[in-house]
Amino acid sequence: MKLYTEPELSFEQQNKIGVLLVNLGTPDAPTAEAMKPFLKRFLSDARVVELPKMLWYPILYGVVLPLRPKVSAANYARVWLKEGSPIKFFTEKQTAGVRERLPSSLFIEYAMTYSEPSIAQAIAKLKAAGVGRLLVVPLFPQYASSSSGGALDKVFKELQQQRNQMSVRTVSRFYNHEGYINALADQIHHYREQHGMGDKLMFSFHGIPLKQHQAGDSYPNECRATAKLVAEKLGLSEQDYVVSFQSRFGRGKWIEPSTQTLFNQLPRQGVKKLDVVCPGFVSDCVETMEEIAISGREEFYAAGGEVYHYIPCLNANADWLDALVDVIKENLLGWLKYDLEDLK
Ligand SMILES: C=CC1=C(C)c2cc3[nH]c(cc4nc(cc5[nH]c(cc1n2)c(C)c5CCC(=O)O)C(CCC(=O)O)=C4C)c(C)c3C=C
Ligand SMILES: [Fe+2]
Ligand SMILES: [Fe+2]
Repeated sequence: MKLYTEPELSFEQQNKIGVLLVNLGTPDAPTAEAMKPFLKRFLSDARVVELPKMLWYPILYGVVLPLRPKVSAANYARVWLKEGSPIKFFTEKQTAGVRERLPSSLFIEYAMTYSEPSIAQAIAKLKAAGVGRLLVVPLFPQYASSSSGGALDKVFKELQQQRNQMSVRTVSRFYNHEGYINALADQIHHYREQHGMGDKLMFSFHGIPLKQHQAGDSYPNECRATAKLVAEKLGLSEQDYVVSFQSRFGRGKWIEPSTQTLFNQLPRQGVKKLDVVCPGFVSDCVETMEEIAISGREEFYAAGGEVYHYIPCLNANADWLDALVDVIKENLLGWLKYDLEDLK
């Protein structure tokens, strides 16, 4: 791997701090043509699909890439905003909110693991601004080797090529951070105050392949821990809520219970009114807006459900942005010239 040519690092630059927020990525348009390169990048990552390349590539190039872009594009088209992809729209708002809350001496950027602005582009921008210390915050509260791990790999790949390597800190997880839990609990509470309360609250998280969990990925435990903390904050008992996993991909087994299976089972078990929240996504995206808010509702009603409420993600919620800033400040301790109080 060739090292980058860079300007010499000044003493002042060694201490300049940058913060990089990272989310998964998204196509540039809700079309099959735009879906294809995004899916190709995403699904070629060995952290996402762990099958040997000899086995996986014929399936990826022979079946998935010829067929899936059209189906996925239709899902994206149902939720596309006039400003563009929802996940990008909300990540930009979050970046602006974090910038507003922190002194201008800190450089804040965002990047997407599998689309633009890429991690390489964002780090190049921070480097050009003279940043020598980098804090990376993947916007995945619960660590999964596929999501957070995939993002951090891309950061380290840049480091491998830097001549003057930045000092780097990473935030692997914040699933139990008090500010995040409180923001979620308040979001749910206010929604239910305005729209009424269902018989059950479903916490639906993105799933992962069962094999990844069996190989040591503790993601589902962190998801359940988040749900338990939020439920406690809301004063819910164990019967009042359920944790499930959505967005299954491929033929292998995924962690259970599946959100889609529960949409079918719950009405038969007497749950006619369901509230659904997706705390593993800090931004609404196709997986929440289409799969849960639209298709999920249809599935629940088809199975005999009567009232269905989708509670939006934290998006640009002010309490959540305060919490995110707390996560950042806590992880900058020791790097800051002044202590936390001076930054408020
Ligand atoms: C919240 C964390 C996420 C984990 C963990 C995750 C794992 C994972 N995902 C796939 C396959 C797909 N995911 C897709 C979209 C998508 N996934 C996440 C988050 C996690 N994925 C988000 C935020 C999004 C939405 C992006 C957007 O543009 O709105 C897609 C693409 C859409 C589709 O075709 O259905 C696929 C495919 C796997 C295989 C996996 C774990 C191994
Ligand atoms: Fe995904
Ligand atoms: Fe999906």
